[in-house]
Amino acid sequence: MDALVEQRGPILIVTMNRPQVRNALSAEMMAVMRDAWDRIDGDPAIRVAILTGAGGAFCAGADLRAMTSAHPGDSFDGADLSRIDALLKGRRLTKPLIAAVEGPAVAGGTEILQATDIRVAAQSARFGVSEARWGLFPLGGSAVRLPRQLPYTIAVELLLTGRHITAAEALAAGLIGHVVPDGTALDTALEIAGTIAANGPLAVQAILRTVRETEGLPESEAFAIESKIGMQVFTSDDAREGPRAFIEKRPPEFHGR
Ligand SMILES: C[C@H](/C=C/C(=O)SCCNC(=O)CCNC(=O)[C@H](O)C(C)(C)COP(=O)(O)OP(=O)(O)OC[C@H]1O[C@@H](n2cnc3c(N)ncnc32)[C@H](O)[C@@H]1OP(=O)(O)O)[C@H]1CC[C@H]2[C@@H]3CCC4=CC(=O)CC[C@]4(C)[C@H]3CC[C@]12C
Repeated sequence: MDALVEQRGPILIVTMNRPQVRNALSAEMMAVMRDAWDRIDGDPAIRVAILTGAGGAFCAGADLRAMTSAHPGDSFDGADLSRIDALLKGRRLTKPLIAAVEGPAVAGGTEILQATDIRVAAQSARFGVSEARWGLFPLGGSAVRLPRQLPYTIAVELLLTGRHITAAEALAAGLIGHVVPDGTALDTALEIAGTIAANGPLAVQAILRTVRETEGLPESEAFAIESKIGMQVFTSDDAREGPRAFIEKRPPEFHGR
């Protein structure tokens, strides 16, 4: 399979699996990813997701070899590419998504990275939005999202030059949050996922929903949304279980209600 899906308790791991081409995207891979996103959003037992790649790579973007025989541009007639589920463009998960990056995460690889919430990269990882190098356009959303996630001049330089940057440069720019020794990105992502999965699922999902739904809004509009979402969490059984567990000096048992 061009992508693998593995559940470890409350954590779902999605692995892009075409290592022979640095996990360049295929139609099959994107279909498995799209189904995995639906599974994550639909299953209350899944509290956190991780996206990673096989064979010491994250993702090399669109398959340039496939593009030479079947160019996406030939099938754009009437297509609406404002939403591409597989790349989480125009769609965000309701649960936290952690990226565990080893090796290259370039072009479509850096594009889908921008749809993740927490990002762990091995020290040899590389990033970049290479599409312009090949006369293509970063249709995975980077021309919109990257300037919202990075300082303007850094985002635009990466978009226009297509140059690759190291994990250290990506950390300094704020594209990723962690740089770890090669081969340990998934282990670190699993540790972070375990911490989040032990927290109140309603609180975690409400915080994520608030961050997404209030982005770019004036404070007064944003707080109107935030307060409604937040108050729902406070009326839950979990919101009573947490303080009780603290006083009784035991780990909380959250049931998402
Ligand atoms: C717009 C969206 C994204 C577009 C793109 O991503 S364009 C692709 C840009 N990719 C690159 O520039 C990376 C190229 N690769 C490299 O730079 C290097 O390989 C590396 C840095 C990744 C690794 O270097 P390395 O030295 O370790 O390894 P190498 O020796 O170079 O490579 C090893 C081996 O792998 C092969 N390889 C590497 N990368 C690729 C690649 N990208 N493609 C193919 N093969 C690759 C290399 O040749 C070597 O092989 P070997 O045989 O050993 O020589 C688009 C993303 C998805 C699109 C949507 C898809 C679905 C749709 C379908 C439609 O019909 C409508 C449109 C659409 C929605 C479509 C829209 C556009 C996208 C969103």
